Amino acid sequence: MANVNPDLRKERENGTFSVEKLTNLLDGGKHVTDRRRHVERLALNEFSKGEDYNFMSRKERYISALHKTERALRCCKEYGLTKPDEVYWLWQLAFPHEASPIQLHGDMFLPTLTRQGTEEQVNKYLPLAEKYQIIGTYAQTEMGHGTFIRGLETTATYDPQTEEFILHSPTLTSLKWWPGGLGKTSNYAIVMALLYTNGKNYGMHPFMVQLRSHETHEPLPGITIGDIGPKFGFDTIDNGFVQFDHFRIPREDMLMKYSQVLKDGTYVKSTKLKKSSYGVMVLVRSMLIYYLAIQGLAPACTIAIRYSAVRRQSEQTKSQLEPQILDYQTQQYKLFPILASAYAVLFTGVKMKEIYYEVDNEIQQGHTERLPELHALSSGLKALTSSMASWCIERCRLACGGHGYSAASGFPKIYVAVTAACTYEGENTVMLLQCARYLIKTYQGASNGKKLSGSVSYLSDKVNSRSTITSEFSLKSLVDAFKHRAFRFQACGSDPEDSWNRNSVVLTKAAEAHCYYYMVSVFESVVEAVEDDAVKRVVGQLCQLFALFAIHENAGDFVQDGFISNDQMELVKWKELSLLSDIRRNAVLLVDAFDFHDEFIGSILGRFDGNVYANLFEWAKSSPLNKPEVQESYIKYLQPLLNPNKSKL
Ligand SMILES: CCCCCCC/C=C/C(=O)SCCNC(=O)CCNC(=O)[C@H](O)C(C)(C)COP(=O)(O)OP(=O)(O)OC[C@H]1O[C@@H](n2cnc3c(N)ncnc32)[C@H](O)[C@@H]1OP(=O)(O)O
Ligand SMILES: Cc1cc2nc3c(=O)[nH]c(=O)nc-3n(C[C@H](O)[C@H](O)[C@H](O)COP(=O)(O)OP(=O)(O)OC[C@H]3O[C@@H](n4cnc5c(N)ncnc54)[C@H](O)[C@@H]3O)c2cc1C
Repeated sequence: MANVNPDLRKERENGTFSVEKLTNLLDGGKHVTDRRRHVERLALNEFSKGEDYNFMSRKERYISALHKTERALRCCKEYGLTKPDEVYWLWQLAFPHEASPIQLHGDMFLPTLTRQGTEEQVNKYLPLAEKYQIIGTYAQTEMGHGTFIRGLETTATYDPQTEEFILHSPTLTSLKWWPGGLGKTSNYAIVMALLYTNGKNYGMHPFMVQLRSHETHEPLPGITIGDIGPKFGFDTIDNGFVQFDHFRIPREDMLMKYSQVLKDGTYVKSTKLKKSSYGVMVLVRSMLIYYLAIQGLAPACTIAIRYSAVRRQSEQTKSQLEPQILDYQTQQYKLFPILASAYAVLFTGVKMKEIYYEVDNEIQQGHTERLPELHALSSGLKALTSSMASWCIERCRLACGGHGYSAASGFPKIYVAVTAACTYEGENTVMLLQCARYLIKTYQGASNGKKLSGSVSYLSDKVNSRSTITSEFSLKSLVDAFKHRAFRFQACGSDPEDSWNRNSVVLTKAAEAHCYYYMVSVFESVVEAVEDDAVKRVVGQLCQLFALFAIHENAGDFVQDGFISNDQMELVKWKELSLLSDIRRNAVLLVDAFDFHDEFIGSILGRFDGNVYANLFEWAKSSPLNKPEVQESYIKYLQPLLNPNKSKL
């Protein structure tokens, strides 16, 4: 590429491995890379130009997102993009770190319809939804409850006289509040409501509800609906509220795959699938982990590492050129563990998607044995990786000094999009406790001799009492360290019934320890499977750094019972720092391997060509506040103070 910043060019000439081979590994094969690049070229033709998001109002961002939605849907149709990955590649360039107003339609509305609806209901609604004649959202959370699903208040009371359900919001706190796209965009919603029939409450069930007229898009009578107002981020999507006032829907619109209400009001439960109505949340949590890597950790460290290669600051040696800030050990300590985390979360996200589809397939065949483990693992990993991503993005911003605080850095947009994942789809603390609940029960089973499999098999294994870590720092010895820590935490767990709350801080750490062990195990297995020696070596270094950074940051967990000795901990600290200089040579190439387009990253600091300053100046000059040269408001409000005799405009 012509006109690349010389420092960045030198970085790219000095690497030790093939970036293309690593990109192929991250994609899952060369054929995938080729296909992704093809789809991205199509997307860039359509979406690379347009008004700068940073200079738009919230309302302009929403309107622009509606327009982009229509164009993205048309592109997918025009180019025959139907596979989920291909649609995702186009949409992430159409909506870089933005949610489309119809995000929930694909992410939750359709999956709930297809997994909770009967064949008849799917046949009725799916064709309309696939043609976007129905645009739906998933309305579960209320103003008063989001976490505690059994505390939700919206009611659906069956009327056998008319064979209808009466949807009602009995209190202010029962208003559905937060669902994405509910405010202005969706004309349908799957509403989670308490089912009452024959005077009995059967708990939370899903209902297909039309909200707005097909002809006018006006709310239907009995429905008060709107946008909940500006948020921390998510400007492009109208998270909304809806209030039902004795709103009637046909009996047939209760999604009845797993339970039914007959015409006479008899309730029938036709499945042993526990929490069947909670299923779509497991799906989104499982998909989120990969999203957090690709939309959060990876772009953030790409920005910070590329910028750190072109930013020269201060003086290391008298009368020498100011050094690249990437040469400071402190800068490497800030950024390289984050780079390692980006790879760790990406590999874990790929694995989590695989496991989800395996278990989902089994459930469709009626085998639900693995659902509790999937629920626990997806809950714990969603919590750990979304917290990790939030922390890492902020650390990347801080590593870029003043320009990191500019919207031109790209960090504000990435951060507010990603940090929401700590809350939605299950608030992180609650998700860790769900994971811990499963682990404690499983550990108790293992203690009674039950043989375990999958991600919890270690709880019935024999674990080493002393670490085998040497100066070689074999990946197996690192995995073993995290296995030991996770085991120890489960062993000190409590009986969920009588001391749950008093132990819940420890239980959240037990869940995190379990998930860390899982992530290091996945990372190690990926490294072992890499064929190219040069790629294997550099990805192996990242795996070592990911593990050693976590061991050093949580040293107490590993030395407390003598598992890692003081001498071994000194070795850990030494190796962690020496890995920083090993990785320094390849740092820029390791972020190049994510193969992001500048249009996706949306950062002047993270441009592929590294030409930051000239583009930063042009960007600043394009700010609307710089036109006209003298703002009318200045003349109106301040000039009289400075020139009392000068007449106002
Ligand atoms: C890619 C970008 C996407 C951006 C879009 C973002 C859109 C966001 C959408 C949303 O946020 S939708 C709303 C999400 N809301 C939640 O996640 C609510 C979180 N709360 C819960 O899930 C539940 O309240 C709870 C915390 C799990 C507790 O539920 P409940 O009180 O009913 O259960 P308990 O009595 O405590 O028993 C737990 C029992 O149930 C099992 N279980 C719980 N959840 C599931 C599940 N999803 N699937 C399967 N099984 C589940 C759990 O394992 C326990 O089993 P046992 O221990 O009793 O055997
Ligand atoms: C950007 C965004 C998009 C969203 N989209 C949707 C959507 O499309 N559809 C939808 O239905 N919902 C949506 N939500 C709502 C989201 O699912 C809820 O906000 C989330 O489940 C958290 O519930 P809450 O708000 O009630 O938080 P709370 O549970 O009130 O959390 C507040 C605090 O209480 C603590 N707490 C709560 N329960 C416990 C417990 N048992 N033990 C220990 N601590 C506890 C939490 O840890 C937290 O610190 C969205 C939210 C956001 C931010």
